Amino acid sequence: MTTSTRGATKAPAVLVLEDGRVFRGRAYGAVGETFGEAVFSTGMTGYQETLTDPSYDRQIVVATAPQIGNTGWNDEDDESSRIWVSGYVVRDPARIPSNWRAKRSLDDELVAQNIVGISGIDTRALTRHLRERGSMRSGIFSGEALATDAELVEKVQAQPLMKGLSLYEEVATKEAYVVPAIGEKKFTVAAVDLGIKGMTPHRMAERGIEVHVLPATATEDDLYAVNPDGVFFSNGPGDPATAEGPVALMTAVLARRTPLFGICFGNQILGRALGFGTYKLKYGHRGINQPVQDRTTGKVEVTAHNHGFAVDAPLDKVSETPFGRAEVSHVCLNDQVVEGLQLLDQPAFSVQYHPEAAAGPHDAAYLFDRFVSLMEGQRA
Ligand SMILES: NC(=O)CC[C@H](N)C(=O)O
Repeated sequence: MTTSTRGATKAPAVLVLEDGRVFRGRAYGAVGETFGEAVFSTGMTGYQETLTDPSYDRQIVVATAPQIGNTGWNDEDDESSRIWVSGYVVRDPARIPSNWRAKRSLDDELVAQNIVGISGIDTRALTRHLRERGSMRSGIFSGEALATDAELVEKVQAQPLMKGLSLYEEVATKEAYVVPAIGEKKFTVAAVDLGIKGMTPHRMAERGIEVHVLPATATEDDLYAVNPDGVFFSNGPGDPATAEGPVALMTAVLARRTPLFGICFGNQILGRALGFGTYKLKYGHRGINQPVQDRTTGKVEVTAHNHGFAVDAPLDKVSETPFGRAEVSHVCLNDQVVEGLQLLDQPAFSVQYHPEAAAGPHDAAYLFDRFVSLMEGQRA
């Protein structure tokens, strides 16, 4: 395994925010320029899963954990075929990674995938700034991309806002593929890929589900051609308010009363299919330590999150929707944001967070069992 260049020897770099705030550090990963929405993630572990999560497309991720890269990069933990974050911001990168699974350093992997990053900045001050002012457009510049602060701020301000961006088609698979059930096959699920993480079909496969992952542009006929016991809508990047195609497809699935499960973007799509709105959170939820209450059992679980938008549904009452009664099943205890929806008159539910927990605590794994129960119920 090669060790990375020591951070201190790398080129000067700057992180520039759209409101004019500038942080100076050193290049980390590739040298050059990149743009994205600056967001912070509070996960102490799991940077490999974070960086390869397609839901982070067009975002510059700030790690609040001060030391990043200690366990290097391995060949097993990727959540997709590549790194999707547009940039990475760390305080103190590992100089010599050490882990029995590591094949190379994080720095080397960022270089290999041409991901521009920055290290050596005060990530605590940056996170407090984003918490107070909200997530915002940003850019990282090093090498020949460096210019005056005013010029760089202007470049950042010329970038598109995350609100209104449609990104799921950019990250989703173009070809359908099958993830076989592990052990005896019990169910078939059609999974609509809006930016799916690899661990999600794996969690289903562990429960005897054969998962047919279909492109985001799949039609109702494509879904039902696999003769599914259930339909799944995945996580994904961008603004759910733009996702007309997936909302129409989910509406068709609801009309057929097929057991349905959605995660994250999939939860927002269910919200919209039921007639609720979605809105942008000030700075979102990203990390693996978010407390969520399952209101159907009263239990609190510690969960993995990555969302910047949320569903606007009433917490205190059952809503009448075109598909019968619906209620908010899960809520975040930090800020009372809607974290799950369930229908009361047909087998459909979703959560805003990540029961596949890659990386993250496993408290929410029961949700995959709930999906299995819905499919069993439909067969009985
Ligand atoms: N992980 C996800 O699916 C994220 C959903 C959506 N892009 C959001 O930011 O809220």
